Amino acid sequence: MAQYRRVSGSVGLITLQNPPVNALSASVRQGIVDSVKRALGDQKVKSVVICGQNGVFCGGADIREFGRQMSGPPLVPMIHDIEAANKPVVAAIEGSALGGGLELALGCHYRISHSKAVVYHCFIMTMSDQAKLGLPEVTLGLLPAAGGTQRLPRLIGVPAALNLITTGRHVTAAEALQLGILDHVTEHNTVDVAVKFALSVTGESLDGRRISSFSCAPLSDLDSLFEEAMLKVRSAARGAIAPVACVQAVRAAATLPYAQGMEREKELMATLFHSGQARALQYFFFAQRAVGRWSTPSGARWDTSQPRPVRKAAVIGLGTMGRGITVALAQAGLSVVAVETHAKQLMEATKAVPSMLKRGAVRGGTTIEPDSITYSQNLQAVADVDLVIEAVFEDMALKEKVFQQLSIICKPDTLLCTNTSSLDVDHLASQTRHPELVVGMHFFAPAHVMKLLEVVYGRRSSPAAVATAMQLGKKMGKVSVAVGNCRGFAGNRMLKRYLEQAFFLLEEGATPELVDRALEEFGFPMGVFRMSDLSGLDVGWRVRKADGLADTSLTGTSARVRQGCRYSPLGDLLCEHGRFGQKTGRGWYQYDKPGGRVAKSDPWLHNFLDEYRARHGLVPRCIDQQEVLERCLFVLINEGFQILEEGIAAGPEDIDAIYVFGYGWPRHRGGPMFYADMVGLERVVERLERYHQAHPDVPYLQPSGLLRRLVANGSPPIHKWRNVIKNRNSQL
Ligand SMILES: CC/C=C\CC(=O)SCCNC(=O)CCNC(=O)[C@H](O)C(C)(C)COP(=O)(O)OP(=O)(O)OC[C@H]1O[C@@H](n2cnc3c(N)ncnc32)[C@H](O)[C@@H]1OP(=O)(O)O
Repeated sequence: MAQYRRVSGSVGLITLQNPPVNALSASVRQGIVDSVKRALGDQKVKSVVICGQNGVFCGGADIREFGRQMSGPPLVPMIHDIEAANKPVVAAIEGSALGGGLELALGCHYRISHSKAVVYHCFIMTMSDQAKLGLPEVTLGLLPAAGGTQRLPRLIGVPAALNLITTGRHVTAAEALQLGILDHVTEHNTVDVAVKFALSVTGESLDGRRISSFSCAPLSDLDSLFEEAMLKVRSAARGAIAPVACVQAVRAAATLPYAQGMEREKELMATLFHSGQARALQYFFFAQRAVGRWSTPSGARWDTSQPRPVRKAAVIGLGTMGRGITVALAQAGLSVVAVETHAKQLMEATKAVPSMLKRGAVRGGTTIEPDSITYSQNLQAVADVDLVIEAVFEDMALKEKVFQQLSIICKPDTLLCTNTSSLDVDHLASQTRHPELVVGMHFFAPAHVMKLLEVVYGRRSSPAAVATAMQLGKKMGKVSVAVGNCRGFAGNRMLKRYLEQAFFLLEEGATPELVDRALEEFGFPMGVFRMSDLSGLDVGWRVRKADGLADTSLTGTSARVRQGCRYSPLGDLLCEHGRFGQKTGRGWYQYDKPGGRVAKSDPWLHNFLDEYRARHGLVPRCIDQQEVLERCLFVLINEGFQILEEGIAAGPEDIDAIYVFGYGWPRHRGGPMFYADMVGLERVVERLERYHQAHPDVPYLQPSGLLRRLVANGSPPIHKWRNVIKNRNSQL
């Protein structure tokens, strides 16, 4: 709803009231319509201010209303009536003005916002306490269809509007002022300043204040500007349709009168509004927030577990991961002790880390003080830290030793975290005096850039330990997802199945190019083979060797079988040929030099595959893209259901967040579990069963028990899966 009152004698003050972000729900829209009517009809009122309760102007349309039958007054005529008012209307923007919230402000005649000067946060200078403005609809699979695509280009010009609308990025009040979105910023109380301002413009002509009457600033080569914009969004969008529609809508603003532009905006929105992509992106908006409300099977929860304060942290091992983690901790404002026992590696890190910090500061528009990091070759340097993240080589014996030493050196209440990507967190905990203070913090490379953090709780991890790791992740700007301890945790465990299928497809007749094309057209930034070349084939090989799997001396049928299941030694054989991927200039593809980035098809690899198939009596067959997608994705999804069944992840949102933020799953497809829901669970079961019949030596193709139960329960929508997971006999 909206509250209306008269202040300072002649200003009608309308306050949006819908906590926490004053989203424009039906009752808020009705409240605005009624309040505007009242203000315009009251002769004592000479001007109007619109603001939001609790320091937030408006977070936009109420996203929860999108999937439902819309009721209440629509936004477009509501904003039109505000713009057409004959009394000045001022938007007082505190907190956020996003989506429909900014569109509402663009309908007002003036916009004033809050911006506080520079703040020093530990050693990083930030502009804080500023309002954030933006049109993020594209991130929800939509476009700003309450006049945003038509008013913003008229106000700030086509190039700047295209940038904001196609990326959905939020800008600070300072940038918004520079762009011309705001008329004024203040360090004082925004509403008070807006009321004073409203009094000062009482009676002034509003002719030059209605944005819909503006023309877009003329540009010399409009066609090439839009062609370029279209090329850019198409290459970045990886199949997402909303960015393309956004460009088309802004083009309408640049080429058509306002009323026709609004018609075009409406038409384009109609194509997006009920699309699967919009559903996926809106689901994902809430999924990201759901992962913050974590819980563990032992009953620890986000709202009852108290995190410990962490001011000083240590990183052990300054290889690629350790350096990235050091940077991420320093960027979060922590004091960091970075330990590396190898002198050469330490020396390299003391040069690399400051330059990574510097690059990050340039990107983020902040300044840095690298003195917050101290380097040491001696583990004793961690004696007084609150938390340690071990990032040494992925070798259990080495990690055991490090944990034993840490347990002796550190304060008794220091949290000990491991950055292992798959090893047993419980086993590491058992090496310490306080196993309840041990958790996994699984970062993804590059650790200072990638958004995902898997927080792995062990059998004995205390609620406070999990809460502390989750909160630290958040402080580092990560999406922290709590998962249970098992081989590979959630992400890598699912990935293993996906990789296996990709190898099997090569054995059966596919090429890396075919598999990668199918996955890239689906929306992954890189197919599985291009990705393996980038991350290095030797990483998995080392793990397989440690597990006793990578034995290429085996011949006959046993060469392709391990522990009674089908196994492909292709990756192992490539490594034996010294083909580790980009780093060696050869992998599944060839590169112009070691470290080269451009993957080229490699005739050697195709010959190698032919010979391999001939040696094993495999007759290559024609494999299409659909089979590639079904085999690779459905087996990964099936493992996801198994993970849910075992309680390793608490809900499908956790798995989806892991895959979107850590593994490049296209966000406009919502994540693997949402994708399964979209495809239809029955179909997933049917295809898995069919592939399992064809490949009975691949047990993971058998639909998981939970997947079958969901189908038996009538394939409920994804938001009801937790009920079935909780209750094994659920009929919902
Ligand atoms: C005709 C179509 C016209 C217009 C289309 C639109 O306007 S689409 C909506 C565009 N707006 C957005 O995309 C903004 C979405 N919200 C945010 O980015 C952030 O929530 C915000 C406003 C920056 C605040 O961030 P903060 O970190 O402070 O809070 P949090 O994100 O955790 O949100 C708090 C709870 O509010 C819920 N919520 C936020 N925005 C909306 C919204 N627009 N509609 C409905 N609900 C919203 C959010 O889910 C959180 O709920 P919770 O139950 O606590 O998880």
